[in-house]
Amino acid sequence: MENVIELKNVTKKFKGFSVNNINLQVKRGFVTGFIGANGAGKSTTIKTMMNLLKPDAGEVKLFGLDYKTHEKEIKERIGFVYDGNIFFEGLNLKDIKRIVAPAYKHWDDTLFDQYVEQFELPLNKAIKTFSKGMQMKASLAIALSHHAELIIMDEPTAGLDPIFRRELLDLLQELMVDGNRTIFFSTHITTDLDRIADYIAFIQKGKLVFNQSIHDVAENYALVKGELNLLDRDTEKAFVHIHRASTGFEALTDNIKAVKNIFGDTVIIERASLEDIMYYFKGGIHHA
Ligand SMILES: Nc1ncnc2c1ncn2[C@@H]1O[C@H](COP(=O)(O)OP(=O)(O)OP(=O)(O)O)[C@@H](O)[C@H]1O
Repeated sequence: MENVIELKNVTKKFKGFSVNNINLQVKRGFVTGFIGANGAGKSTTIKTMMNLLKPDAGEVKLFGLDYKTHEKEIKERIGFVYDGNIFFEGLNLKDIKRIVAPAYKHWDDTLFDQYVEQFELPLNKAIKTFSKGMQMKASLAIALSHHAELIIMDEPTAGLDPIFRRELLDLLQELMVDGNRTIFFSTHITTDLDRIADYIAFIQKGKLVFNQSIHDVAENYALVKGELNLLDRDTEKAFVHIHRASTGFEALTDNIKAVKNIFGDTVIIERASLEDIMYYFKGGIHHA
């Protein structure tokens, strides 16, 4: 399977924070959701994918190509959407189209007009008068209008009302039908991912915790509930992190088989949501 995005040992250091040794492969034809707490390094990682930040170490390849030699070709094949206005604020969408369209070989005016209408965007109003959601829609309309093979989005659903969010997810699903397109996007709204993601990449404190199919995540992680007296130094090893309360414990495991072997039916095992997984990992990794 071809990797559309490939990060190899990518490191980017800021004062007080670094994205560390990221190895991430994104396969063609799938939707990958990129999750992680505030400040985990999602935007930083995405910026290295877009060549907006140069890594201090490691290698970034898009479509198997290097930015050093193929920047224009790579950018041509990507639709990039992010939170924040990339366009000169005084311009309206008509002006922006005039500027942006010639930069793309596969720019499609009809498609652009169609999205502008679908997203109910005014063509003649300055972008600075747009609401946050409208700016996101404008950014999306442009990103989708040049037949990009890869769509990279940094929190595209942030600032969108629930109805448009749903419509956007439907639209993204439609875009995936041809099987050749790839979507990689970060989000805090993990329930969006249940609807459309095939893979989940999870970053914490600048380190990639996993990049797994949503099916594997469900198979590998579970919430376990039981009485406190079941816990000891050995049995605790089956868990990523444990929360104790006077009424019992609740813990996340990444080894369901071990939990079944150790505890049998003395514990309750439940499906862990992505939120559960993020929450427990934040508590620190118990058996690391
Ligand atoms: N240009 C920069 N200079 C210094 N520090 C930076 C710079 N860009 C990002 N950081 C720091 O890197 C850390 C990670 O930021 P990043 O925006 O990648 O996180 P994120 O996962 O996208 O967070 P959020 O979900 O809040 O958007 C933060 O602590 C941030 O302050």
